[in-house]
Amino acid sequence: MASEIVVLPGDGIGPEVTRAAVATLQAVGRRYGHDFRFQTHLIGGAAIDATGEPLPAATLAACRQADAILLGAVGGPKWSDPSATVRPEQGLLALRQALGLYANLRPVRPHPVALGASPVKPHLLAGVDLLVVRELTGGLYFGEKQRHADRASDLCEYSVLEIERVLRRAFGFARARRGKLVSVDKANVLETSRLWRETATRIGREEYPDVALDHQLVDSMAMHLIARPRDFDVVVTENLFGDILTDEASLLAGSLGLLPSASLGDGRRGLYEPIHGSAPDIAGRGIANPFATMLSAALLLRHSLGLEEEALAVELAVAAALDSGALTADLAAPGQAVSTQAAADAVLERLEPRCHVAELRD
Ligand SMILES: NC(=O)c1ccc[n+]([C@@H]2O[C@H](COP(=O)([O-])OP(=O)(O)OC[C@H]3O[C@@H](n4cnc5c(N)ncnc54)[C@H](O)[C@@H]3O)[C@@H](O)[C@H]2O)c1
Ligand SMILES: CC(C)[C@H](C(=O)O)[C@@H](O)C(=O)O
Ligand SMILES: [Mg+2]
Repeated sequence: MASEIVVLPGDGIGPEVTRAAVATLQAVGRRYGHDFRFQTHLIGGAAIDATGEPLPAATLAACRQADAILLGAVGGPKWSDPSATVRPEQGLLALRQALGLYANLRPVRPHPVALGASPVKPHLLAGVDLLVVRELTGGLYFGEKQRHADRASDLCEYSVLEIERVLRRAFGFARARRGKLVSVDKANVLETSRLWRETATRIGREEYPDVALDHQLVDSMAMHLIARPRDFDVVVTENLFGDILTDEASLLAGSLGLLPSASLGDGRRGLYEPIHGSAPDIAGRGIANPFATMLSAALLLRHSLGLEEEALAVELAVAAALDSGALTADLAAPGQAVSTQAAADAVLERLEPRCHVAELRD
């Protein structure tokens, strides 16, 4: 049976890295005999330019019908004027919310290349393998917003139900991994965090007594993540804290260009995107690292299509490409960098010999 995949390239480096990820899925389809069908739609700044809206109705309708969605990135200086009433990022937030994608998985498993590229000391990085589960459809991002001439506010609100469902996902992953969960909050200050902590404690005690649960305040967590990253297995936290901690965690991997994500709800349909943004500073130059998006395609194969062997094949091919020294400018030594296309080709060749991005374009 065919799998319908909606592709949302978006803005900045989005189209460059998405092209590599689509090529990855096409190579997997050919190697393993799967019928993957792709439909490309507008989102973000590109959608605002074309239709006036960051998430056109046609895009949302296509996403609702799809088995999975692959996204590049949205946003950029062109649409970032503080007085703008419509923003590219609203399209992404609306999509996550409309599809009920409340659990955002952000795995961090540094490849040996990180030992050279990361500012973190190599002996701290060996054996790091953590999964951040970020709540994605609540908190400050989605609370009521008010703007007056001399003040502004964003409401941070969480219901017990919203906390419970993402915590159950995180506990489930912890149980299947090394049995350790750290719940990150700011319970010394925020009421939402006190509710979060109480709920985590109750669910842990009643439903997951076999998982070792710890609580950590977000400010000290920002330090522990870098100082002792090996100690963490699964980390669960609210929307904004998860956003910030995972960009920080990219330092463990050596580059923001290496971290993928999967956004999941209760069904199988998911949204897959790198954790990085549209990188306006390097967009259009063919130098972006495509691996975070190619690894997001691996998560798509695993979580939405149930193709574990194929997902692993992509992950191994990316690791082998890194081993071979196919490093873009964010990872390479000066003068040694390869282009986005060459890095992507180094993966594709390992998935399907003699296969290149340029050949897969159509
Ligand atoms: N999911 C998304 O669509 C998403 C995520 C984050 C930021 N954004 C948007 O992106 C725009 C730019 O944001 P920003 O500059 O703060 O963050 P960013 O993630 O776009 O870039 C931060 C830094 O990392 C580098 N970088 C990012 N991805 C890279 C890659 N694949 N290869 C090599 N280098 C890479 C960039 O060049 C830049 O120096 C903003 O409009 C923001 O809202 C979108
Ligand atoms: C673009 C922005 C809305 C988004 C977020 O904050 O969720 C991004 O930073 C991310 O990490 O996916
Ligand atoms: Mg972010």
